[in-house]
Formats: sequence, structure tokens, C-alpha cells
Amino acid sequence: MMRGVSVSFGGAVGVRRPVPGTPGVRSGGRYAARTAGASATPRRPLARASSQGRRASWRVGVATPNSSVDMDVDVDTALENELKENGFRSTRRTKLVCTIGPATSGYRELEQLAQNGMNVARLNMCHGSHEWHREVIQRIRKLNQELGYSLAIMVDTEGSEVHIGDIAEPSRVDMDDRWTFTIRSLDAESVGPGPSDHPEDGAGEPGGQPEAKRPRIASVSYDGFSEDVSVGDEILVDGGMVNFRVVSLQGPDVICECIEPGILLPKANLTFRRDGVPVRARNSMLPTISAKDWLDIDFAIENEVDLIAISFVKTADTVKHLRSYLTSKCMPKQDGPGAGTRAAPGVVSKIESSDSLRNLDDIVAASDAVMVARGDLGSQIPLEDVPVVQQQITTACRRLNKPCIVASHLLRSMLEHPTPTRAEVADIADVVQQRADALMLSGESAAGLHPMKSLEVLRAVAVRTEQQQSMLGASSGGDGTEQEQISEGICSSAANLAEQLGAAAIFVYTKRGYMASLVSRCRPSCPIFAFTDTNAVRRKMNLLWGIIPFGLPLDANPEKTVERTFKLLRARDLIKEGQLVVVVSDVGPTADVIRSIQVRYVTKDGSL
Ligand SMILES: Nc1ncnc2c1ncn2[C@@H]1O[C@H](COP(=O)(O)OP(=O)(O)OP(=O)(O)O)[C@@H](O)[C@H]1O
Ligand SMILES: CC(=O)C(=O)O
Ligand SMILES: [K+]
Ligand SMILES: [Mg+2]
Repeated sequence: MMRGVSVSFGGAVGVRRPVPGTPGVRSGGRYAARTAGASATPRRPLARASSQGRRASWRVGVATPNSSVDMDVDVDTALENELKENGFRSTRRTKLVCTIGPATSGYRELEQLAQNGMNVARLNMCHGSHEWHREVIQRIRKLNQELGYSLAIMVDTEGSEVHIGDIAEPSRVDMDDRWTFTIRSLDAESVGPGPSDHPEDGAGEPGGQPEAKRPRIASVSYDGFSEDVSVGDEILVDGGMVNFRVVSLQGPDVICECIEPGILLPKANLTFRRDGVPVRARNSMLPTISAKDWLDIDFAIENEVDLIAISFVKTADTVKHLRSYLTSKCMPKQDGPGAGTRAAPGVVSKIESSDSLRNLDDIVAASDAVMVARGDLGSQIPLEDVPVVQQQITTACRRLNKPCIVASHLLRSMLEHPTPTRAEVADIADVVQQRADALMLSGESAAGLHPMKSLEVLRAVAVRTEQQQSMLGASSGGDGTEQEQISEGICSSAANLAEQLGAAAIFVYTKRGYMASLVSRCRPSCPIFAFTDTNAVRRKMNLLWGIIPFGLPLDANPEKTVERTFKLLRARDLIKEGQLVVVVSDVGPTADVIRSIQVRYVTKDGSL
């Protein structure tokens, strides 16, 4: 049944006489023009615009008979600048997620990350207090409000993983160094050279071991740890950042010797192997969402973050359970003109264990987004399987239309060094070629020596790689309701058409971000301008490949909205006269939505 679907090619070709009083132009943040009133010149710059992307706003009166609608359109400051500076074809499509830690938690540093292309800020609840995270969230909100950014915030839960305590500082571990991992709680978690905590080691006494052999000690978060491991097991710290061999078990203490040197970080996680094979510890039977995680989830809800990432997801049931909790906790929000939209955070499932791989499709289908968490994944499955599994996950996400973040070790060497290895650059290029939606920095941006440089490298490699690519075929589709299939068909046709015509951009109007995601999934080679009327949807689209999210009130009459969009973007110089734009719209009078594809040339003043 095709009622209510119209594919029209009513391009407003050529140049029509400009409407008297072309709306003014400004840079960054919000553009506002009022259609009632007579003044045609910008009359109220609310803030100074600068090339760094300072937020500014102009309010403009445009004389149009029979109308008194407030016209405005919001776009992220950094994206607007990228678009203007790089042009449509070279603007980055792959989104960037940065973990915020001590190296980047200040306002100035956050602003610099935003300027350099961060789309989503990740807060890892393994570290820091709620107070610390709350302050970071407030700073990001301030950036969004005052400087016109539209950064999304993702809270990442700790999960029931085994990790060491909060040691005072990163610690170098050399070959043969002895460490004790204990399930005893330690008062001051002592790290580094010091007297032995264990009587039998004899260190700290005259005639004890030499300094380098003194045992060091760290607590372990999981009580079953000392029973799960055996002498001879290999302990991997953070998936291989440092490796130990278990030399003896003494009640609550596991005595280990370093067999591969490296750096031990606070809260580093522990996995173990027996005869070269990863061992499923009993902690894998613990609930995926721990008691602490629930407190962190409440914190995330309270602070209205956009996304919650769940560590070590094993089944879709966990995701569904969390979603019902979020829905019950989140009241309908008054967020812009789209009143009644629920501001419940999206659920990001982190794929980082062999259990999750068995249920991959179900987990992906139940989630709002997925993360390939290669750090832990690499210590839970054979390392050589990681690239294959990454490809499987990105493919499943495309098929099921869920955004996919590829995370961890992308620029690991930049924790210390100012330039990446060639292999790291090749890895980033590989992820971009797989058309993952987003790349994520962890320690590089949170605690490394070169957080800004890391983001610059990430962005530069992403953009360079994208330039070499052309459009990939649209999804296979075929599943879903008839209505969903119609939407998919419209969006993939629009993407194909844009490709054939070499269109400058695709415009898509989207209430929930769904239509935008369908266009994004086709990976067209022109940018996708997605217009929505709620800020929460706008921020969530920060994760979608190729999408440039705009905030714009959506008129009940879709044609009016389309016309207004062209005028506003033209006035802002974001589209140029003569450019060809493919428009996908399914925002209509509620009962009988008319979905259409239109091809339009941009006129001098944007009028149709
Ligand atoms: N909020 C923070 N406070 C202090 N240090 C942090 C914070 N966030 C991250 N870090 C540092 O950055 C390092 C790497 O980041 P992160 O913990 O996010 O690693 P990961 O492997 O991505 O996470 P996960 O624990 O979810 O597997 C951490 O070991 C820690 O030293
Ligand atoms: C990001 C994360 O949790 C990991 O790579 O393990
Ligand atoms: K985490
Ligand atoms: Mg992890």
C-alpha cells in the first residue's frame, strides 16, 4: 500500500526574485530571523563571531506578508566552521568520541577538544567521583550554551570487570618485578618501591631483596580473584599493557612476576590465561550491571546525559531491562518546540567479551548504538580474532542500522609520544574504510601527554581516508514493517539520486533521528543536513556518520519548513546559489504523513 508516499521532482530551478529583506548572516550557533517586521539588516549581534567559532546570533526582521513565525536554525559551531572551511566534499563524516580525564577536564581543554572536532565526550565511571564528573558535565553544558556547540555526553559504566585499585600514579613495571594482587582492602593502596607487605618476601628488612625485586601491592576489585587463578596462569593487565605470571598463592594474595614489562595504570583491568587460552573467570557470572553501575546510571539520568554505555553486555535482555528502567525514570521533557519528547538517554552496548559475540545480532538490535571495545575484547578473545570480529560488528550494525563506535588503542603510542606509529595510522584508516560511525580515544585524550595532538591526528587521518572513498551500496533492507521499508526505500533512493546527480547535500527532516539514520546508513558521498526540532535528538545524531545536525522548528506544513530552511541556510552562506540539493521529508500533518524526495537548486536568496 503506497498511499501517502509521493516521490516528486519539483525542483525550483533557476533564480527567482529575492524576497525583500534577505535574512542576515552570522557565524556559529544560532541564526534567528523573524518574518514579521520590516527591518532587513542585522540589528542585534548577541555576541561577537570569531573564526574560532565563538557563538554569535543575529536577529533579523524579514518582511513577509501573512507570517509572524520566528525563524531560526541551530548548528554546531565546529561543524559549521568545518563545512565553510573545507567545503561540502571534504567535511569529515566519521564522528569523534573523546574520553575526558585529568588531561582534558578543564573548561579551556574541553573547548579546545570541541574546536578540534570532538562530537561526543565520554565519561568513564571507572574513574573519578560523581562530583568530578558533574563538574565536567557542567562545563560541557556551558560550552554548548555559550559557544554554540552541540556536544553529546556519554557516561560509560564500570561493569563487573576485575580491576586493580586506584593506585597513586602510573607505575613502570620491569621484567621480573614482583607484584602482589590482593583481595584484602588496603588502607593506602601502596605502589612503587617500599617495604614488603608480605612477611615471606623479606623485603624491607636488612638483607632482603634488592630494591628492584621488592614486591609491590595493589588491591583487586573482585573477591573471587584469588580462588579463580592458579600458579602458572598469565595475568594480562589492560589486555596486555603489562603481563605477569602467577608464582604463588597465599590466601588472599596472588604473587606475580612480570614477564612482559610496561606501565601499570590506576584501575587497570585484569584478565588471565591458562596455557595461552583466556579463562572465563567466575566474575563473568556476576550481573552485567553491578550495584555501583545502577548508582552511576541514576547519576547519568539525573544529569541528563545523552548516552549510557554498558560495559561487558552479554545478552539483549540486559539492554531491554535497562531501557525499561530509563523509560520509567525519564519524564517527558519540554526540550524545545518538540514538547513531549522523552529525553531518556540512548543505550550503547559495549561488545567486549566472547559472551556478547554469541548474541551479537540480538544485542545490536536492542541497542541505540554499539561500541567495539577492543581493549577488553582483545584480552577476552584471541588477539588475531579482533580485526575479524570488528568487521563483523560494524557490518551487523550497518545491517541493523545502529551507529557503531570503534574504540581503544587507536593512538596508544601517543600516550607518551607526540607522533603515532605508522600501524596506528593504518588502523584508523581501516576503521574509516569500514565506515564505522565513530572513532573513540580513551587514555590518549583522558590521561596522555598529547591529548590535543591525538585528536588532530585522528581527525586528519579520518578526513584523508574519507576523501579516497565513494559511496557504498545502501542496506539490503527487506526486514521490518511496510512503513519502515517505505522509509528505507525513500532514503536509499535519495542517497542514490544524490550520488547520480553529484548533489551538494541531502537535506533530511527527522523527528526522532530515524530518517536521518537511514540516509546515513547509505554512506552517500555528500554531507547530510539533518533538521530536527529537539535538542536531545540533535545531540544524539552526533554519533551518526555524515550527519550535520541542525536544530529547527518544524512547521506542520512540510513545504513551509523546507522553504524556510533554504532561506536560512542561504542567508548563512551554508549553501550556495546554483547548488543541487536532494530533500527527503517525512514530516507532515500527523495523520497522513507525506514522504517525498525533491530535487532543488539553491536560488540566490534560498526562496523556492
Ligand atoms: N575520569 C578519569 N579520571 C582519571 N583518569 C582517567 C579518567 N578517565 C580515564 N582516565 C585514564 O585514562 C586511562 C584510559 O582510559 P579508560 O579508562 O577510559 O580506558 P578504557 O580501556 O577505554 O576503559 P574501560 O575501563 O571501560 O575498558 C585510564 O587508565 C585512566 O588512567
Ligand atoms: C572502551 C573499553 O571499554 C575497552 O576497550 O575495553
Ligand atoms: K568503563
Ligand atoms: Mg572495557
